[in-house]
Amino acid sequence: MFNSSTLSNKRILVTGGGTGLGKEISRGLLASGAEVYICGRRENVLKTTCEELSKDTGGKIHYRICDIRDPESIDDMVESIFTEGPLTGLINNAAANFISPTKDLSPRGYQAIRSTVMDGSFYTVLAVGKRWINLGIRGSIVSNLVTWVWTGSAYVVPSAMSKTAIDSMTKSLAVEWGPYGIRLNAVAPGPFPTEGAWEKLNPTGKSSGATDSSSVPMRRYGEMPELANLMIFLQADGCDYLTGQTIAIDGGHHLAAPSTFASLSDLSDDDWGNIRDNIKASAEKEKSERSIG
Ligand SMILES: CCCCCCC/C=C/C(=O)SCCNC(=O)CCNC(=O)[C@H](O)C(C)(C)COP(=O)(O)OP(=O)(O)OC[C@H]1O[C@@H](n2cnc3c(N)ncnc32)[C@H](O)[C@@H]1OP(=O)(O)O
Ligand SMILES: NC(=O)C1=CN([C@@H]2O[C@H](COP(=O)(O)OP(=O)(O)OC[C@H]3O[C@@H](n4cnc5c(N)ncnc54)[C@H](OP(=O)(O)O)[C@@H]3O)[C@@H](O)[C@H]2O)C=CC1
Repeated sequence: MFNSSTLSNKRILVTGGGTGLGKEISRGLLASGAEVYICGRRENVLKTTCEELSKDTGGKIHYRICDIRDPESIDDMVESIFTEGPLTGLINNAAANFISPTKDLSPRGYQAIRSTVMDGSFYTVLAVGKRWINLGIRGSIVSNLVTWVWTGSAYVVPSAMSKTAIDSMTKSLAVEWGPYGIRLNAVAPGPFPTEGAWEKLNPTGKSSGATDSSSVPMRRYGEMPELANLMIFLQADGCDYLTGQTIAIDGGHHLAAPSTFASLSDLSDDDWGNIRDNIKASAEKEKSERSIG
């Protein structure tokens, strides 16, 4: 769809670019000629991804260790990137999530999701946006949301709430920062299986509710290049008049329902106990690899 110079002269930060969708979006940006920065909390994961993507695409990719729940960590990261040259784009992709009955969430459980998805995305937008405004530079911000911004979803309430807040930020700042030439858009993917998301949202491997492809009208999961193509388009100069939009890329899933976790209402407390143990094991494995946070 795009050629190797569609994004030449673009320098784009992809938060959470070491794994999953962020990694595949970065692959697409690199193949289209952009220079890419990725960030996350696990240095080994980031380093391995940089090596793999640089070998596969021949593009320029760098990493930064950063906990996006910490505004200082973000500001240090963005300052160090701008010292090497200003960014032209930001993809807000890092997130945290797990399925749980809302009645069982502790304040810390809620905060773990909100502080990453809502606060982390906002702090990153602010750190990049204020530098663009000060330098008089145009830029494109794209946030990776989910179709729950329109439908909500049972059993992932902190995620649905936080993504919806970023949807609102997208519309609001598109207006406030439009005069500076800064565009804000978002994408709302349906199910694109990744290890990180499926261990937290499909921990029994039974693919019910939102992770079930049989209820998608296109009868399949999304494929990574499809999402990467949309991100490349939104970062390209050719769509300079497109701002304040959240674009679904879900094979029609949310229009057909159920693209939510409503069907999990039949699970017993024992089922939820097993689910929580599986999610905890996944989170502990990732935590033991962290260099920060
Ligand atoms: C229609 C489309 C279908 C698919 C849609 C997909 C949409 C969105 C998907 C995603 O966003 S997937 C992203 C998945 N990746 C990640 O989550 C990576 C980052 N994850 C993490 O950092 C951890 O998993 C974390 C638990 C979210 C946070 O870790 P942190 O180290 O900060 O916290 P902990 O100290 O481990 O725990 C904090 C707090 O949270 C409680 N908790 C943890 N797991 C559960 C659980 N399964 N159920 C209930 N509560 C949980 C934990 O007990 C702690 O609270 P306290 O006990 O201390 O009160
Ligand atoms: N997979 C899917 O079907 C869908 C995914 N999405 C969205 O796509 C995005 C990527 O999800 P996916 O690739 O599936 O999941 P992953 O778990 O693979 O990606 C999450 C990334 O975020 C990073 N991250 C998490 N917390 C922090 C933090 N505090 N500071 C810095 N980085 C952090 C993680 O790195 P580390 O742990 O090293 O910090 C990881 O690289 C998310 O926004 C998700 O909501 C939306 C709809 C569907």
